[in-house]
Amino acid sequence: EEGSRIGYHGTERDALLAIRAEFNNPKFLQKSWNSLMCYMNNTPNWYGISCINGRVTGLVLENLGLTGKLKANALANLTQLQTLSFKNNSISGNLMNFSNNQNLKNIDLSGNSFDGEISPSLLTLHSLESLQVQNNKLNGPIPGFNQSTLKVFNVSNNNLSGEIPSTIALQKFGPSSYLGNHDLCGPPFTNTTCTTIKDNESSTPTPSDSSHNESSNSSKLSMLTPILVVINVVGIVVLLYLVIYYFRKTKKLKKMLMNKDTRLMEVDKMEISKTEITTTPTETRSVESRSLASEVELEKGKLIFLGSEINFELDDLLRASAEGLGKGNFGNCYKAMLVDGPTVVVKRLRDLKPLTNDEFVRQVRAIADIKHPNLLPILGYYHTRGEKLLLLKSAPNGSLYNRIHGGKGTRGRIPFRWSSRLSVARGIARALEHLHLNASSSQFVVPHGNLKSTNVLLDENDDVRVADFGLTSLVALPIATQRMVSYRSPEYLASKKVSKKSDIWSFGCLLLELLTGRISSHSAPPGVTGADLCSWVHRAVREEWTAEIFDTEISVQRSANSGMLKLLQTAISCCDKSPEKRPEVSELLREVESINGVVPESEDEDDLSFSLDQSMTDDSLATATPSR
Ligand SMILES: Nc1ncnc2c1ncn2[C@@H]1O[C@H](COP(=O)(O)OP(=O)(O)OP(=O)(O)O)[C@@H](O)[C@H]1O
Repeated sequence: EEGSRIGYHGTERDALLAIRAEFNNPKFLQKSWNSLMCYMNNTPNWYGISCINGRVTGLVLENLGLTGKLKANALANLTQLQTLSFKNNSISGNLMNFSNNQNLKNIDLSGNSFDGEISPSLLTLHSLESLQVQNNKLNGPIPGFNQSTLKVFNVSNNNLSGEIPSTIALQKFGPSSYLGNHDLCGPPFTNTTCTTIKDNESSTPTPSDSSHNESSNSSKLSMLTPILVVINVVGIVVLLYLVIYYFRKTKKLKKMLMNKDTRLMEVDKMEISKTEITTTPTETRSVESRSLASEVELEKGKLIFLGSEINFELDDLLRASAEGLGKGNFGNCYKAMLVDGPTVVVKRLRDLKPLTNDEFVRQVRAIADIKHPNLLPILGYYHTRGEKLLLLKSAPNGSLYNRIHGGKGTRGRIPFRWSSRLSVARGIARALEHLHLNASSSQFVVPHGNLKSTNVLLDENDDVRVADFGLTSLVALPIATQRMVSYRSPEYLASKKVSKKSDIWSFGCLLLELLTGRISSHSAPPGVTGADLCSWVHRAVREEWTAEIFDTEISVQRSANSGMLKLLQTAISCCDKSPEKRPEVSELLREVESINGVVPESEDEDDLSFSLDQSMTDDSLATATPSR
């Protein structure tokens, strides 16, 4: 009641403010958590908060660098909470008490410094679907979770100990949910048992602990011999099962990928190496060690998901209906629509560096760790020796290339107006800024190297999602130099060097494509001629035919012409032949953000959508000469 009247629930507001007060550095929240909390019942006004009917149902504060400890009863008054995430901060102290949060479905506290035990109050949450507490400092045993609702469970990389409870709910999860806890034992780690721990009630020996005195060791060894024999036999049976299972899966996947889009497949015949099916004993031996290598080995042939939002099995993917999206330079993309499930994009990679599976996984994870609202998330991956797939979020509104050029000259085309183009330019600049500044510590992702309109995707809200970042670290260099945009930059042609400034150059070309509506040679599909827009625009400006430069869909919006000219200047400065003269990304972003995107509605209504004056294959542009 209180909620519907004033737009929020007073006790809940106080609870959130109390949580904020526990953080040492809530500067960001101080700005955002002000005034009405759940305005008009539903609209969340506060960062990270979602509301239904004035009640808080979501509290999601991720990647904010928050530090501090939360009180055990911090969540006690948020009784309608369904989703809680403090992922990737530096919050410490014990976990909170969850017994009042009976509506909680998703909990993600991963990537913090929580210590102490996994709170038994979590056992009382009957709707719990996802619990992620990996990468913390939790200790003690894993409580006996047995909620049948549980679909995602990850406690890896903590200091947990003891036997993994043999509840039905927990046995569903594979080793990757538990890895990186040195004192955990029992299934699903087939090669470790809890025998040593049970035998040795006193201290806390590890399954592989070898620091006992020798006499007791030898007597135990004789006791253990029959057990070891049994384990060996079980191991061989499991191995055989895995080989058969693996063989079936690989064949199925091959069948699906060969059948779904025959047109694409004819061009790109896959060779799943038969050798990989006969897994050698040396490969399986590494299962014992808990290193990344063993984790990677266990992941082989399985779909591995990197976040909590989406999770399904290889079988589900194989059953999904698939549609070819196009043949890229580094593999083909398919849209897979899962039965009663999400739609994802599968990218089959080819022409990769000769990476071991280990290296591949390490690099993919590093790439996937780079997150930003304007970058396309990597949902997961799949690898065998012969096949490497990336699972990507699907961008329902397609690529920027299609938005600019698709349906040109037809009645069905929806004009792509100035304000939308400008917000796309902003989105790309923000993504680039994140890659260049925030992700620059990761050698795997910087520079982007392949910025072009087919790699700029639009999500369901038409927000920009830049894709393909980090591919540079996976693709073989000779292939990259032939096919990636950065390697066409003036500096690469002159001195065989690319840098972040090469991305700025690519961004300049991309802005020109956006402003002129002309096809750039960087993104022209086979059979379509594109232009070297940077060279073309220099000439166009020199010869003062500025008015002809802009796409007619925007040039008719006269009140915005000055903004267009400003963006054109920015684009030209990015295109400068010498990298040092090009702006840095932050300056670029400032410029793009300062341009006005507002246009009176009457101008948007002008019916100028049916213009045939720019054909899809303008040959005159290909030779970098103006078409007049
Ligand atoms: N997640 C996605 N959602 C929607 N469309 C996508 C997605 N990923 C790729 N596409 C589209 O699929 C097509 C093929 O993409 P792909 O990345 O393989 O090739 P490309 O972008 O043309 O070239 P390159 O391999 O050099 O990046 C492109 O038209 C791209 O816009």
